[in-house]
Amino acid sequence: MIEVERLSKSYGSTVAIQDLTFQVEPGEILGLLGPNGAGKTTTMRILAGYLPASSGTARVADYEVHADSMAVRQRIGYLPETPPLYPEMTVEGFLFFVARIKGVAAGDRAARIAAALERCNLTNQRRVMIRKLSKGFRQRVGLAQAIVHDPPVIILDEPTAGLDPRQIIDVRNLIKGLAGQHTIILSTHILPEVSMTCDRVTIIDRGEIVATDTPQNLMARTGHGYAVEIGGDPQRALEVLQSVPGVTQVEPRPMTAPGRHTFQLVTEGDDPGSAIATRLVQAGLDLFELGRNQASLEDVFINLTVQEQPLLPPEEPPAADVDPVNTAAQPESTEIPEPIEFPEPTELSESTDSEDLIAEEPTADE
Ligand SMILES: Nc1ncnc2c1ncn2[C@@H]1O[C@H](COP(=O)(O)OP(=O)(O)OP(=O)(O)O)[C@@H](O)[C@H]1O
Repeated sequence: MIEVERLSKSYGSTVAIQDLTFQVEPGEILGLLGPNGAGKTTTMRILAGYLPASSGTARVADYEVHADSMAVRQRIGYLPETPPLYPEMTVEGFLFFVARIKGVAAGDRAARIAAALERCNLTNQRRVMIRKLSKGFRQRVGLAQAIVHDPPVIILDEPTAGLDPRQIIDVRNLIKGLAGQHTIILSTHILPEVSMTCDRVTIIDRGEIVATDTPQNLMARTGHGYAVEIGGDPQRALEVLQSVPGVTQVEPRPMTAPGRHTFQLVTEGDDPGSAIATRLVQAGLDLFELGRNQASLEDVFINLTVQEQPLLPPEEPPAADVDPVNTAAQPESTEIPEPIEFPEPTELSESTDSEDLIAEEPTADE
């Protein structure tokens, strides 16, 4: 459903992504995981058709994102990190507006909006003005606008950023509920996010892919082992453990209780857990505990990504035309203008009190 091949993008002399190649299968949720500045947003904006790549290709639903950008935009729902919302509209009014500009047929709009409201648990808030909603609810409105035209592909940039733990759970559940009927790619730098939400993870660091796999396989790949507690002769236990194929290291640990000896084992290849238990028992040793120590996704991430840059500024200042932090001063000459979908998106503000300014009420117009 999404095919990315040797995709690269540079901003002036800053290489944001380099030679990215990955695929997302229909109905799958792929997590793009990476530290700040890894190139996640750049990748997503290219996929969403809002930014041209410097080289390489990206196809969404069989359309090339740059050459067929209108066809691609009709087939994707894009939630940028800051959703473009109109605070003075009601939730429902805003969704009618979005449905209309996304080309949902007039006769289908009411049903599509009702479905999006339902899906995002917003039905009770449909007549509330967006500016009165909490951040979590606004994020749901952002998701609702991304799915209102029922796109096969959904692209979500840091969908849980800035939410409180309760809201994070709600949004995660919502995303999981969308999988299957939609193909989803989401970016995050939050590790639990990918293990809880995604089928597969692509880890990007400094613009390059360092690993792609299921969260489980990634954890298994980064080395694993066992902790074992044994009663009996510790020297004999050590010899038996060292003889098990796949056990590469055995480290005695302090005794946990009189007569009980613990060992930490490092293993490789096929899981030797069952062989460890069998050999110990066959040797007449008492096996009190055998537990797997698996690397956490955090270990994987730290192993795979390059360590943070030193906090001191570089001796050479960056070239005048490229600011390494995203600022308006940065060169954007090759960037496609922001979509016409949301003319003059307004930052959400809590201060306005013009409650009567409901920009659009849902109508069965056109
Ligand atoms: N418009 C721009 N002009 C110049 N450099 C940019 C621009 N946008 C991004 N960059 C640079 O490209 C690199 C990748 O940035 P990008 O925003 O894609 O990363 P990210 O993984 O989304 O980071 P974050 O998690 O902080 O949002 C960074 O070095 C960033 O400073």
